[in-house]
Order: sequence, then C-alpha cells, then structure tokens
Amino acid sequence: MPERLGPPLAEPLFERLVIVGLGLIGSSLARAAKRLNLARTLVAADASPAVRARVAELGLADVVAETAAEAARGADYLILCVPVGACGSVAAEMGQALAPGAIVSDVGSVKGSVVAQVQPQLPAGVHFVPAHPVAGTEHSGPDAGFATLFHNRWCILTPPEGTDPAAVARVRAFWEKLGSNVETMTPQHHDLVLAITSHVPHLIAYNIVGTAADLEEVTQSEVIKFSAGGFRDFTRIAASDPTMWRDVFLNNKDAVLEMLGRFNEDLSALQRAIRWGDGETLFNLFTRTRAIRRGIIDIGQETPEPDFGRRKAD
Ligand SMILES: NC(=O)c1ccc[n+]([C@@H]2O[C@H](COP(=O)([O-])OP(=O)(O)OC[C@H]3O[C@@H](n4cnc5c(N)ncnc54)[C@H](O)[C@@H]3O)[C@@H](O)[C@H]2O)c1
Ligand SMILES: O=C(O)C(=O)C[C@]1(C(=O)O)C=C[C@@H](O)C=C1
Repeated sequence: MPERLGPPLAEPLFERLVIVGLGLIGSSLARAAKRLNLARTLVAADASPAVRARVAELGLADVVAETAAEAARGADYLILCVPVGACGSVAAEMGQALAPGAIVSDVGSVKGSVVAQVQPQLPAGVHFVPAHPVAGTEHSGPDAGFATLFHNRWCILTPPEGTDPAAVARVRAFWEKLGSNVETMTPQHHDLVLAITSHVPHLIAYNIVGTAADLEEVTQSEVIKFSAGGFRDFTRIAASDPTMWRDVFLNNKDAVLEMLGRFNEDLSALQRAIRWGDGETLFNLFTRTRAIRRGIIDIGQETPEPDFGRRKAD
C-alpha cells in the first residue's frame, strides 16, 4: 500500500480522541490519527482483553482503558468502531460519562439503526455525527488495520436533522485529513444505496461460496483448485467478518429485502434469456456493466489489475 498521507499537523484537531473497538477500522483510525497528529491524547477501549493487550503491545494509543465509560471521560471526540449491533449498548454504557460539547461519531456500515440506537443514549449537549467510511477489507482485528485505508475513499456523513453544523464540520475535517472524500446524506438514503453497493454483494458472495461448498457432484478440493478466476474474488468477500455482517443484515433488513427483490427479478430475466437463447439481452447487459466497471477505474476508486493494459490490448 503506497504511503500517501500528508504531513502531521502542527496543532491537533482534537484534545482527547477516544476510539471504542480497535479492530480493522478502529486500529486503522488510530494508526492514521497518530501518524497525522490529529489528537493530543488518543484513548482506546475494547471489550476484548486480548485486543486491549495487543493494542498496548502495538503502541496504537496513549491510553488503553478497560471500559468505554472510563475512556469517555473528558473526550472531545469519540468514535464507535464496534459491530453495528453493539452501538446501542456501548452508547448506554458511556453516554453519561460524556460532557456537553463532546462529539460522538461511528463508522457503522448501517446508519438508520445506529442513529436509533445511539442518539437516545446521549445526554443533552453531546453532538452525534454518524459516519461510514466506504473502505475496508475482509480482515478483522487490530493487526489488520493500516493508516492509509481511508485514503481516496468515500466517507459518508449522515447527521440527523438539527445537528450542530460546527460539529459536522469538525468530523468532516477529520476525515478529510485521513484523505477521504466526504459526502453527506440522510441515514435512510445511505442504507438504500449501501444495500445495493455493499450489503447485497456480500450476501451473494456468502451464498455462492456456500452453494459451491454444498455441491455433491463437485468436490471441495475441486472448488479450491479451480477458483483462480471470478470465484476467487467471491471467496475473498465471503471471508469477511461473520459478526459484522450478521449485524449489517439484521440492522438494514428493509433496504436489503427491497434490493434483493429487484435482484431476484433481474436474475430471473437473465435465466429466461439463457433458456430462450436470447443473446442480445445478455450482450447488452454485459456491455453496460463493463462500462460501469471502467468508470470506477477512471475515477481512481479502484487500482487497475497489473495486467489490465495487456487485457485491453488483447
Ligand atoms: N470491515 C470493513 O470492511 C468495514 C468497513 C467500513 C465500516 N465497517 C464498520 O466498522 C465497524 C467495525 O468493523 P471492523 O471491521 O473494524 O470489525 P473488527 O471485528 O475488526 O473490530 C471490532 C472490534 O470491536 C470490539 N467490540 C465488539 N463489541 C464491543 C463492545 N460492546 N464494546 C467494546 N468493544 C467491542 C471487538 O472486540 C473488536 O476488537 C462495524 O460497525 C462495521 O460495520 C467495517
Ligand atoms: O473491500 C472490502 O472487502 C469491503 O467489503 C469493503 C466494504 C464494501 O462493501 O465496499 C465493506 C463494508 C463497509 O461498510 C464498507 C466497505
């Protein structure tokens, strides 16, 4: 991963940054915040004693707290980096330890449910600015993180109506320092968009790998041996964290079911085209989807494969 972060700030953006949950995303934030001097003091909290010990060993934070409540005391910026199903209980645990003026944010892959869980737990005067970095990998835990994870990636903010604009601006500045492009939308719109661009694709990957594993005519070793192409990409996605993804589907139920309904209709149309030898339908769709992939590469959201140029010339 090339180093593309800017120089450290002369004056940190925050006095006491607290990160709760030091897995892939939390530890990436901690690494980037330390490298860029975004906080005078960086405090880490995690429910897992093994993770806390590893965070201390790696030197990812100035202070490693036993509990979220202990960590939250004196925070001016606290980011929840736990599975979306755990956000409400962590907010309940630490909410009363926060002083007015503090900013609470998160990184959850679902926004409507996180807003509903967290906001009621925060005392008056504490600002909640939900965020979702659209960046990640199939790995988890504190060793999986890296400082450049958010560089040139989108980060979506979904501030509830009436959120203090100054708090939103500070959260935006934080993500921009990490190299992210920041966009704002409602939690509901976020959940609909991410259902089709992230959640349903993960479900398809989990399902296709599961289907292949259950086949009787094709052995498990054949699946592994011949998964050099498209299937291999599905296995990467299907290796993603089970707790995180269980929580995503349970917390974005309506949008995922809506998108799955459309997906199933379109899949049936393709099935029909194959059955009736309708090559034109197949060709037209594949032409449209190829243009979408090339558009993603053109805006620099994806690194081209090393042999992309050769394939194009073929
Ligand atoms: N992995 C991705 O690609 C990705 C990308 C963007 C956003 N997210 C979101 O980021 C969040 C974290 O995901 P991750 O991939 O870093 O997961 P992870 O499994 O790597 O880390 C989660 C950490 O949270 C800790 N934790 C769990 N429950 C807790 C609790 N009640 N109190 C304190 N700590 C607790 C775990 O011990 C673990 O260290 C999730 O909400 C996920 O939806 C993930
Ligand atoms: O690249 C991957 O491994 C990811 O799954 C990252 C990904 C995504 O679907 O794009 C996964 C979940 C997040 O909420 C954001 C990013």
